[in-house]
Amino acid sequence: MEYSQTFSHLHAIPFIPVKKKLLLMGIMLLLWVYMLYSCVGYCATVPSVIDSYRVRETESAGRRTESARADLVSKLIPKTQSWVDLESDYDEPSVRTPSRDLLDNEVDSDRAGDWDEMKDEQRGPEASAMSSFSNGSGSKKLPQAIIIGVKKGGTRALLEFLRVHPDIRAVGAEPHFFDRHYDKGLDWYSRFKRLSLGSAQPFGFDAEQWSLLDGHVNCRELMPRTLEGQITMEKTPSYFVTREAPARIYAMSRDTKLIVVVRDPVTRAVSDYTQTLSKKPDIPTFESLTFRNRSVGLIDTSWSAVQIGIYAKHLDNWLRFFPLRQMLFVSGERLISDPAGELARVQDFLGLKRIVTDKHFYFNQTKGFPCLKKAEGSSKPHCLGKTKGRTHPGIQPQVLQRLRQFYRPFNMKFYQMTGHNFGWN
Ligand SMILES: Nc1ncnc2c1ncn2[C@@H]1O[C@H](COP(=O)(O)OS(=O)(=O)O)[C@@H](OP(=O)(O)O)[C@H]1O
Repeated sequence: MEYSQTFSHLHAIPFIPVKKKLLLMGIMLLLWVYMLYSCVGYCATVPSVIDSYRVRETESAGRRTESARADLVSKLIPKTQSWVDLESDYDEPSVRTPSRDLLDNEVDSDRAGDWDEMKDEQRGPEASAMSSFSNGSGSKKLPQAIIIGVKKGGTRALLEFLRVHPDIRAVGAEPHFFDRHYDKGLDWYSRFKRLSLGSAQPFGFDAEQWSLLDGHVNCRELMPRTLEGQITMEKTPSYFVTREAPARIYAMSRDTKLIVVVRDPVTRAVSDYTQTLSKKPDIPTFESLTFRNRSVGLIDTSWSAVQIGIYAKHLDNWLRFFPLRQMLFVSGERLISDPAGELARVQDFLGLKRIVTDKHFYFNQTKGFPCLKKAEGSSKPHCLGKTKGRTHPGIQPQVLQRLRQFYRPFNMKFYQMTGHNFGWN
């Protein structure tokens, strides 16, 4: 009986119709080409002993420098006005304390939204003017400039616009190195990144099979190759609110240029909430999350959507390591109303020729935002994906008004610290 079952099983194979066999072979061939393409040269996941030693040394030296500098800085920097003084109902949350998030990954930027741009990035290296350089020539460098924040400020738009510049090479995905992956070391940061394959499961794989492939197949370089004079960049908006990030970036290079896209903190909070709502429609209302005690108007500063907008407080943390001249604050509002103007400031700050100008933009009526006439590596117009520029839910005006009142002293402080009035009040 057993024998006949096995026998019939063995004989089942030759009876698969020829067409099906060819299809199967075709799929396998495609899969192999895909695996080869993804892995060639990039999947040496074990860095050399020398490399890891060097990285460990750099890190520990960095930590020594960091703590020494942090000590010195805390002695030298005059004590800033206490944050508690600014708003009586502000129960100061420690930056150490994780803020209250509605989703585990709420501090994430909009990954789904960024995916559209990341797909475009894959288009980039082959098709762009930089293509000849990315096929082996040039060298991988750690970023000299980073867009460190803020979440929902307009960071994706800025990076996409900057990537049009021939002297900028930017990684499309958010590496989250200085907040989540720091223990993997600088070598990982500069060389490797496992990209999530997303939810699509081609070739009829089920979720488990697909997740097994993830990481084995889709290794690819994180930092792009750059030529002399080109600037490597990345953006991870959560760095701005990560307590450890300034010291870590300082340890990598004290010369790193830092860019922060800021936006009216009230609109930013609503945008942040809108993003969460799109993923979890069952969350409480914005109004109920805003208050710790609504009857006395006490704002819940432990809610990350509120906390992120206290820019002056986060900036204070960065100024312990970086001088203000090394930071550029981009207005999220002006990035929409005058993208070329903001891009001019950014290019100047990065020491680049002003190549991205108003000629590169057009206002897309349907999208309601400026878009690129030609994206990097493409001749087609390009707007950001559908998760950028979402319609916000209506919020009770008195709640928005209370939030404005809450943020006012922090905004004033922020204007004073940056020497720039963003006009949010
Ligand atoms: N040109 C253009 N096109 C589309 N959207 C634009 C653009 N410029 C700025 N913005 C604003 O960017 C907001 C999203 O910010 P981020 O890219 O920083 O979000 S994220 O933190 O990476 O998820 C996004 O916020 P929402 O409008 O709330 O969706 C936009 O207002």
